[in-house]
Amino acid sequence: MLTTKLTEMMESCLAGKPDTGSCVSSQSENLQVYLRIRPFTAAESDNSESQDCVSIEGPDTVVLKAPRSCQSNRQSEKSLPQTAQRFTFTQVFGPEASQRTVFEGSVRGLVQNVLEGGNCLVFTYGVTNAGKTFTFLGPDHDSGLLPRSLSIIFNSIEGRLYSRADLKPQRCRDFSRLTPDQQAAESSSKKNLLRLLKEVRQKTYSGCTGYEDVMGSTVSVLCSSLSSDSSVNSVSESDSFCLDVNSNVRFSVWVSFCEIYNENIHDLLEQVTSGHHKRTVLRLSQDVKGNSFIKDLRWVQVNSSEEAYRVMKIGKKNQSFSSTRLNQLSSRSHSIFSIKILRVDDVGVPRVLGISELALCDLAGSERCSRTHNTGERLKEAGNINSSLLTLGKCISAMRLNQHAKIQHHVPFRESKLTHFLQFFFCGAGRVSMVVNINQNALCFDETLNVLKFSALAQKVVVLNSRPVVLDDTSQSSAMDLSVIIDDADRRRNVSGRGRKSSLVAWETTLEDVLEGEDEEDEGEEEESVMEGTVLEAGGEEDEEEEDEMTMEEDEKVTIHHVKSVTEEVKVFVSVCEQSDREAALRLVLEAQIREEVSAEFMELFNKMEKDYR
Ligand SMILES: Nc1ncnc2c1ncn2[C@@H]1O[C@H](COP(=O)(O)OP(=O)(O)OP(=O)(O)O)[C@@H](O)[C@H]1O
Repeated sequence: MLTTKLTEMMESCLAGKPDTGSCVSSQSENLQVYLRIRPFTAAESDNSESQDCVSIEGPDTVVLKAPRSCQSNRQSEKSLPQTAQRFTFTQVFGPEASQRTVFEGSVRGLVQNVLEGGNCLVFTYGVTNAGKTFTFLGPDHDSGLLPRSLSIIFNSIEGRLYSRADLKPQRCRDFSRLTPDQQAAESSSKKNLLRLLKEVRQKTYSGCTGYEDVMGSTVSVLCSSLSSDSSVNSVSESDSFCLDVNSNVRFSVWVSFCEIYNENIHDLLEQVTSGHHKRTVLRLSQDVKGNSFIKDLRWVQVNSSEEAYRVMKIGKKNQSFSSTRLNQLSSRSHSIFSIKILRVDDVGVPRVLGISELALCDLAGSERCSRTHNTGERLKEAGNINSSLLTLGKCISAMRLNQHAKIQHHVPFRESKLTHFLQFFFCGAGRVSMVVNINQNALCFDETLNVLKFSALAQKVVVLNSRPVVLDDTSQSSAMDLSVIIDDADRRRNVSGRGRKSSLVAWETTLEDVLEGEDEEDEGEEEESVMEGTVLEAGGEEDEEEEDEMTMEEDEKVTIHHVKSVTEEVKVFVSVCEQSDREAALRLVLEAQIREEVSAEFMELFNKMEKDYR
């Protein structure tokens, strides 16, 4: 049984093929793509040049018509006779659709999936000023997807909240048990964080000096949003899911909030002391199972939707916004709000049965510099935004190609922080949905056409929909017991002079921030929790015990074969890439070596554990 579990763990680790985006499996489903059309603003309605170029043809279809000015240009070019193009989506929400309708049609199902143990990613996509942040967050009086998700989560777990802070999520699908001292520290740091919102509101009342954009002009809209009672959002509905769980099961909810700004990841909940402007740059890491996570990102336990909403507001205050020609309050970064739910069996010593995650990303909008007239810092931001969105497009396109190609093409997930982060979800972490926002104004025709073309392609991408990790609560061999064995083995190897570095794949060694030598890994602390996490997931496969008929030898053959086939694939892949992308090929070879090293380590553990268990 143990052997099978470890084989599965190892195979799963190795199955994360290097950057080929091979995500198709029998448990796969198409990426869900929703379209939301933003209504004209009052100013746009007053503008005589505003003309509608999008019409809805059904619940899932829109037609984009080229405006007259564009048509004449195109006809003279004789290159694009098509003046109307049809696009199909999972669902289309017209300009009159309410926030509630959009939520119910798109994200509600995902929230249910997360409460049942699955992992989901939702991200917004569109050009600047198309309504992404409105959809994602919404104003206080008309909440968007994020506040609604929080509300329904807490409604659903009412009376089942695990409010003790002794179990904290760690890394990707891992957790740690906090000592009383750590719990006290956790609680006081949360108090300090929540106090920040009050301070900002006070500053806001006394002249709105709490937040200034990079250019120095006060962002008044944000101030006015913060000046309202930010602890309350407009979701007053009692919408909830009926959860089919054992009466002992409790839910512990943790949130984090970060942004990718100019290709750097920053924690939006980091408290930067006044006068000290440099924010910490965080890095993406990956554990032995191939799960990526943002190292040192702060996770805060929240006990109500109001509390979570306040944390979200604090993060929003720290996010990079600026006023541009097209949007008075334009997001200059991609923001990621994550909700982790620990399912805890609260009898005796509480046990974590499973960890699920809902990641909500509000992407910055692509923009044409000819329309925004951005210069200086804004132009640099736009360059980074456009380039990461372009990489997203390249990834989607390559993934789509790989679904039919015999030779897998390189998917450049690691060309940008955004796609690097999304890679985990695209390649098997769970369900993925994209909410595309467009502006129906004909002035945006070209940009809208690009967005729709991209969305049509994205919709054809198949993502692996992995099974939720359900840790069987009748498990006989506790995760902690196994963890101790593995940690011991690991420690012994360390003592014998062999480092543990190879168990943690530091993906960002291939990225530029590491080359700049910014922060060093704390490997000793990290390794232990990687191992805990690994075992925790293995514990969930108890029900497959009866199928375990393989001997250790057979298991080893399988894994060795797997290692070889991965290496073979990399070789083929390298030869394909050599002409076009030598740098990427070298990265892959390095990655394959790391994978082999990891598998050798696991093999050693196999042998050791088998002996221990005899
Ligand atoms: N469905 C809607 N109903 C009413 N107003 C909307 C809607 N969608 C967007 N708006 C308004 O349109 C403007 C632009 O929206 P928003 O800031 O959400 O765009 P964005 O796509 O996030 O832009 P950026 O990428 O520059 O951050 C805002 O004033 C917002 O209030």
